[in-house]
Amino acid sequence: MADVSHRPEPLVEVQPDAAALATAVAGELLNRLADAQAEGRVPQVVLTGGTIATEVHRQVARLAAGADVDWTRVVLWWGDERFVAPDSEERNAVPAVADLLGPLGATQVHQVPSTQDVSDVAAAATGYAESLAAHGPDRFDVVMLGIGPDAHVASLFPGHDALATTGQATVAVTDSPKPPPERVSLTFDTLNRTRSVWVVASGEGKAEAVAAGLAPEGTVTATPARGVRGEDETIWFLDTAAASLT
Ligand SMILES: O=C1O[C@H](COP(=O)(O)O)[C@@H](O)[C@H](O)[C@H]1O
Repeated sequence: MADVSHRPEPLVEVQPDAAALATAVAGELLNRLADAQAEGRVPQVVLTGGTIATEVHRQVARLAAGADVDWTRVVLWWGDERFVAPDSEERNAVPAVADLLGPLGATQVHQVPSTQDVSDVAAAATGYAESLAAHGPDRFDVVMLGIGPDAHVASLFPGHDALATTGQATVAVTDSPKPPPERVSLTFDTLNRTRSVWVVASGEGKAEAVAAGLAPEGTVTATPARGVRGEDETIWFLDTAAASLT
């Protein structure tokens, strides 16, 4: 199980509402990408799915014109993906490509294999691990994560066997408690290979999960979000409603 307690404690930034939250996270991401490129690096970022992530992606696309980011020199990954058809609305990549990556002309986008590419979810997980081995970094610049009301991150759910997966980059999930049941997730080992972890949460429905994630005591088994921290920083970007129980 991931023990990241030795890494820097999470910082918390609270915005008044979901719109302000999405704009703040988008602006910060653009700054980080521009700074990394100015240092001569090709930043590698892990994107997430979910409601607030979709809004963040829209805001990145809106603000991108004013930012000095070359999107052909940004490498993008997903923290998790649902094993469904490539054009399914359930797929995390579908809105991200439509709202963000297509309009911006990102070319280095590594998607998890879909049901059209491989025969089963285990093969999708293996394929994504191979892509990471071939094109992934020693450590990511930013791993962005949504959080579920049960405090899951990526597709690592409370009490699930996948939490304990070590020694491999990805894990196939066949019985996700949240539909669809078949998913591919990065493991804690991979999610924690990063300078920065950003957990983004909006709304009252996330308040208990956020409080459990940030509480002084707790377990990764019950609260998977406790198992991810960046080497340099972990920031929980919240709106007032999500932060209401902290
Ligand atoms: O299933 C998933 O859920 C989380 C959170 O989604 P939300 O809609 O409640 O914000 C998401 O971060 C993850 O990538 C996704 O596969």
